[in-house]
Amino acid sequence: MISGRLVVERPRFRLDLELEVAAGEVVALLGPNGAGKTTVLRALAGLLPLSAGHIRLDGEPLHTTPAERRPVGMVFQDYLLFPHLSALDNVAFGPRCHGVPKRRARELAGEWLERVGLAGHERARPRELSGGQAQRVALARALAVRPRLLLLDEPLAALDAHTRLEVRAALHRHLGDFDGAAVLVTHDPLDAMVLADRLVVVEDGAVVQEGAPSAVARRPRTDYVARLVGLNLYRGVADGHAVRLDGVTLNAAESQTGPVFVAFPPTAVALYRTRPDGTPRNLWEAVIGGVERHGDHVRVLLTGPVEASADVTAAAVAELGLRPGARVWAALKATETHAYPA
Ligand SMILES: Nc1ncnc2c1ncn2[C@@H]1O[C@H](COP(=O)(O)OP(=O)(O)OP(=O)(O)O)[C@@H](O)[C@H]1O
Repeated sequence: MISGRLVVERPRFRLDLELEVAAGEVVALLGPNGAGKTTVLRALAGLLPLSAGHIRLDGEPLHTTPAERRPVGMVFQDYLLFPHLSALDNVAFGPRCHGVPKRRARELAGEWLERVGLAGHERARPRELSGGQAQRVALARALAVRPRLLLLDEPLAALDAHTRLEVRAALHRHLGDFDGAAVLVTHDPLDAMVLADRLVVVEDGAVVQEGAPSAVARRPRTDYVARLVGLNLYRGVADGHAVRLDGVTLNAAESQTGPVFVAFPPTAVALYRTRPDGTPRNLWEAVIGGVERHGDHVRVLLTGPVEASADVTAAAVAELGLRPGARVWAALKATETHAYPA
């Protein structure tokens, strides 16, 4: 298990967070640009000194160990393979650095290349490999030293969509077999959901939310997380099912009291040109701020008492004359509007 409090001070940035990753666990670090994710990995690897705090591996101090002696494997976005070495020698490099005799290191490397599905590519130079193959060599190199801690910095970011799928599946399999602690930095919520046991969301150098991927996705606690998982998110004050926001009161599925978050998906919002008949409980008049294509539907950005995204079909855009500046009525299903303590 890796545990610690990591403090890194820079002129205009301070990282200060606690992190714990159990053996066999995969933690994904998510967060906006500049949040401090790479700083966490570099500190764990020993490439960056801590300003304060500590890192422990199974209870023993690790932050005092120099980088080259830490039992850490790293995989980067851009592979960082040695261009003049064969795939086999790239993988053997890790064990060699850890004092394994040359012959044995190359044997080990061969086994690892086979494990990542690259038997037959031992003699290939990095430039003769595809992006997906190069990344699997990098993974084999990281795992060949039998690290206790595996650090992956955007390992799929440089790959095209198809290769990404294939390498994500390979990574999933190898992470499943890996018995050390793994920390994955990613911008992609799908990578995080598929690969991680737990998400840790970092903003501005601090942890703002953590938990199982499904729990974080269902109950975002910051705008960044809400956007990541595609939900509208507000803070309000609840009195039973009624939640008072700044400009409007919404009815939520759950009964709560006091400060709450309210979240709903863009698909829970229906738009009308005129005030709809009957009285849907969540109804307000909005002005369209923008209209953009989003996969096979259209995302409409609403301004007014509630800033929200609504997903509608392309046909609805034409029928309702949805264009920036137009006025519409927005109705929201209470059953899809979730309230939880803030
Ligand atoms: N070598 C450096 N010297 C000074 N400041 C740095 C250095 N590297 C990063 N920073 C600053 O530290 C902060 C955290 O950077 P970091 O790279 O850890 O963020 P990140 O979450 O990994 O971002 P991204 O998703 O863009 O890679 C940023 O404000 C960045 O500008």
